[in-house]
Amino acid sequence: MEKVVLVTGANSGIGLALCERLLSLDSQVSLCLACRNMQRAEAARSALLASHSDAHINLIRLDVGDISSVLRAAQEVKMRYKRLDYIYLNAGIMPDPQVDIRAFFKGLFSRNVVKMFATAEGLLTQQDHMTKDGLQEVFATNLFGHFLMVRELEPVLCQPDHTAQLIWTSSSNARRSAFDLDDLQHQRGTEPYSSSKYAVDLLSVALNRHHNQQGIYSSVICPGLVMTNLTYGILPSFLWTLIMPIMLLIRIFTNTFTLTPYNGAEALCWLYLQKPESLDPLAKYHSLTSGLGKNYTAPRKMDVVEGTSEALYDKLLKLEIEIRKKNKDAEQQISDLQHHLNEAP
Ligand SMILES: NC(=O)C1=CN([C@@H]2O[C@H](COP(=O)(O)OP(=O)(O)OC[C@H]3O[C@@H](n4cnc5c(N)ncnc54)[C@H](OP(=O)(O)O)[C@@H]3O)[C@@H](O)[C@H]2O)C=CC1
Ligand SMILES: CC(C)CCC[C@@H](C)[C@H]1CC[C@H]2C3=C(CC[C@]12C)[C@@]1(C)CCC(=O)[C@@H](C)[C@@H]1CC3
Repeated sequence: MEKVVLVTGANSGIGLALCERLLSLDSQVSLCLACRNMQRAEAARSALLASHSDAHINLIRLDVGDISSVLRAAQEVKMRYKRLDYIYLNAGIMPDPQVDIRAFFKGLFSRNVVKMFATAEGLLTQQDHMTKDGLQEVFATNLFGHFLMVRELEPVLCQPDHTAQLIWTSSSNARRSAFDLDDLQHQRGTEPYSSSKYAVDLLSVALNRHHNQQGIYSSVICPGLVMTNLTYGILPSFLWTLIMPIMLLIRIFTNTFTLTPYNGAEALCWLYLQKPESLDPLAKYHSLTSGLGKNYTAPRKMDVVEGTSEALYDKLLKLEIEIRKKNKDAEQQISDLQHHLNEAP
């Protein structure tokens, strides 16, 4: 039977590599690329069709950081598809990243050097912004917009005698200490990326608790360190080229330097082939590449507390009500204004 797969952030990096790999893996797959920029989405579709000319590929406009765009996109998906089998919640941002060079050199000569390269713990800060919906952009993009999309798409995910998988691209940079339930959106801190990815891990646990009975299963993966637009935003290209020999050397000691989007998509593809009931809801599935270049997937227990995941879920539901109301009021105001302008002589 044809599997319908929606991928957010499908026009580049890990998302695009995933689409390419899914088409090679399953000739029956029907892809829906959900992207904010339709020109880039068209380019991605053309690239995919160049290698898989018979592929079923639809495009949908989705800016996951914009509430009205999420609601519109979800409506369109529900009109186009009766059923969704997989949603890859992959789109993500790390705006204006700064590397703490002192911490890097300190870490380089410490016992934690391998961990530092795998998780970037204590190395990275970002500059966040507020969206037009009044949300912090990293939270809105990496977490909340995706959460709202899932909530909206529940009717096409829950089908009788059928399971659906939600697969989140999280990160090993997700850290409990960067996350605060009283500051969900990380307005007060300098590590919104780490906080948002930790929230993704917590949310996935809660989604399983609340939706497994309806046949919806959620998992998280970490793609490892992959060279994509996101990582090229951290250091200038020439510096990456300069440190690449060192990175290839480090690859001997850590299997988390997957480096290519193809390798980074390993765990995403592996999950596609698994029975969701057999997966561990408390594990993060890591794409790993050995020193000899062999790709594989391995689960690692997440540092999550079930009570915190439940509390986050409750807070997200409350925020959803608030945001939907705000959005409705704003739409009403626009329609009133339009009406008023049409009435004016
Ligand atoms: N690269 C790495 O080392 C790691 C990446 N990750 C995660 O992997 C995921 C994919 O990132 P990666 O492939 O590396 O980076 P890319 O920047 O190549 O891909 C990110 C994708 O997300 C899309 N996107 C960003 N913001 C939005 C938005 N508001 N609405 C819709 N789409 C959006 C981008 O679209 P556009 O082209 O329009 O910007 C792009 O297609 C992210 O969630 C990232 O956090 C996790 C761990 C490591
Ligand atoms: C000479 C230098 C200043 C070298 C700096 C190296 C760092 C830029 C990298 C070391 C570990 C890397 C890393 C990431 C980004 C780049 C580093 C900090 C990530 C945070 C990228 C996104 C993720 O989600 C993580 C899994 C990555 C972890 C390792």
